[in-house]
Amino acid sequence: MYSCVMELDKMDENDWKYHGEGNKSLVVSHVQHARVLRLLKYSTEDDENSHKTTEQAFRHIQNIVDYSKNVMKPLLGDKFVHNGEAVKLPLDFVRQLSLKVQLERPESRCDKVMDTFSGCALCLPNLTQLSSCCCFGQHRPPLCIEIKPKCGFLPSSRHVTKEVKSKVCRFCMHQHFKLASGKWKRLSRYCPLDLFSGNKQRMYLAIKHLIEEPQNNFKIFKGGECIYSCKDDADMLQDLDELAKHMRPYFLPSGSLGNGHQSSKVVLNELIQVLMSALLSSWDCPRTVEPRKTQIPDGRGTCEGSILHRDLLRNGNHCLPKDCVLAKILGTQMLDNLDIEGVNPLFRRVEQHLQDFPKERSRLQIDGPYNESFLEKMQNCPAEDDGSIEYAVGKIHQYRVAMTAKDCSIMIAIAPCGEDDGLDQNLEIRHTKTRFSYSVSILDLDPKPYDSIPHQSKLDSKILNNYLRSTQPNNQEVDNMELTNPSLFLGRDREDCTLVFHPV
Ligand SMILES: O=P(O)(O)O[C@@H]1[C@@H](OP(=O)(O)O)[C@H](OP(=O)(O)O)[C@H](O)[C@H](OP(=O)(O)O)[C@H]1OP(=O)(O)O
Ligand SMILES: Nc1ncnc2c1ncn2[C@@H]1O[C@H](COP(=O)(O)OP(=O)(O)OP(=O)(O)O)[C@@H](O)[C@H]1O
Repeated sequence: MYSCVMELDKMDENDWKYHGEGNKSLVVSHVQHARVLRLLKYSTEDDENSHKTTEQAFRHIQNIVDYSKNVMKPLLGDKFVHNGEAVKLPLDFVRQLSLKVQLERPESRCDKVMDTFSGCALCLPNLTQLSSCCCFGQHRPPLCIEIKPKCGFLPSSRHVTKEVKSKVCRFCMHQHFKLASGKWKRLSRYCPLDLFSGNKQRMYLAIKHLIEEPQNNFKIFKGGECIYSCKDDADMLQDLDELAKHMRPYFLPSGSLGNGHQSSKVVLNELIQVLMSALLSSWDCPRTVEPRKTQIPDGRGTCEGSILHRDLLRNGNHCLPKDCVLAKILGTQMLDNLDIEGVNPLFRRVEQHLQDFPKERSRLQIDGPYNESFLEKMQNCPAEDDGSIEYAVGKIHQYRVAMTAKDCSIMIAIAPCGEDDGLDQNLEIRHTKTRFSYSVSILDLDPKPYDSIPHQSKLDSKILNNYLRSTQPNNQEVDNMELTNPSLFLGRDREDCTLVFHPV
């Protein structure tokens, strides 16, 4: 599908530019067409991957496509998921591309190198762009906001051994571990439970906290170029006035409030309101029908690590419109209902079984194929542990799918449009006087490897132990949070927010 658009035999590295990267892949975007190529990366010490043949690498990427298409799409919804296509590229092109992008790569990601041996890649639509039919008549480049929301609920599994895990969410605890290990220099005040709460005040503050300290959870693109993200130099605070300058023509086109700090607040407030509308919109429901709601069970939707005022947390109604992107992601994350502490013993059961019956690995689809039968195994897993291998494997499949949903990102592309643009009603946000067309997508839906479960278990203990140590009374780290993370555009600390909500 995409390959014909690209003419694979005429690939030229000058048609592509560096777009971004994560831990496992590097992405380049086409300078004219709304396409990206996602190339795999591997650690230079990782012998196994550097020696992958073209066929193995192609199979690996095809597995990602199959998993997105046959497993994640049915769970998250057709509208949000673009599975893309595995392609084989000329090796010369890939080598030239690798040299071209090297200078643009952030130092913190250079512990891995791009795969220049296999020539395989994943071709996807460029989700920072809106499809041309949605941009008709608008004169400004589209904006795209990327949010990596992480896990939005507290575990309630009876396997959880430490009480704190049912009070403080994994993201908030992990922040302390990341600070201690030097990954970040400041704690983020973002709490995923606030974003997923469906309560507009809590969601507003969650997004505000993402803007203040984006880490790897928040980016903004304008016309496909990343204009706002965490800098490699983590000492620097984000320049919110600079961000507001970019946003002003979209949200305050008349410029009535001038360019001061006050107007920056107004502009960023508008941006947050539009993002909330996109995150809460129910795509499958006709506008006239009151959408059904997704309710987070009591006690699983508020985190004691969140800095929000207790009253706000207590009174926040925990409801998400049923088919909105957040409800879809949260529902999939909640397939993990045993927690890693419940999954780890099942992993050992499966390992023992595979030692005794190695040929079972394929029947149980431990490493795929990710087809309908994989989805069925996951969905038809017995509700109670009957001691069977089917139960253990079904639970592990569910856990891995939930892990993917806990690590995915949401892309919200928006562009102002005129009254006469004749848009599909579902793709429109009316905010104050401006009308925006928008699209919402979910990316990074790769399968998480079966054999990463022991690692997950160790990491869970490390995060927990570090959190308990660092939050003991008189501990310096708690004080550091206050010093290193001033609130930048509302009040400080436990926030009492007075917001004006516009009807949307
Ligand atoms: O384990 P977590 O929660 O730290 O998530 C990892 C992410 O770290 P984060 O905490 O979001 O900064 C991590 O992101 P960064 O490299 O830190 O940007 C990856 O997304 C990693 O996934 P994978 O192993 O590359 O498939 C993620 O690992 P998985 O656990 O999802 O496999
Ligand atoms: N289809 C796309 N369109 C536009 N940008 C994209 C697309 N896919 C990825 N990107 C950009 O490239 C970045 C890296 O991609 P991705 O998150 O898939 O990498 P990863 O290595 O799998 O990440 P992780 O660290 O979470 O494992 C994303 O954060 C996003 O900004």
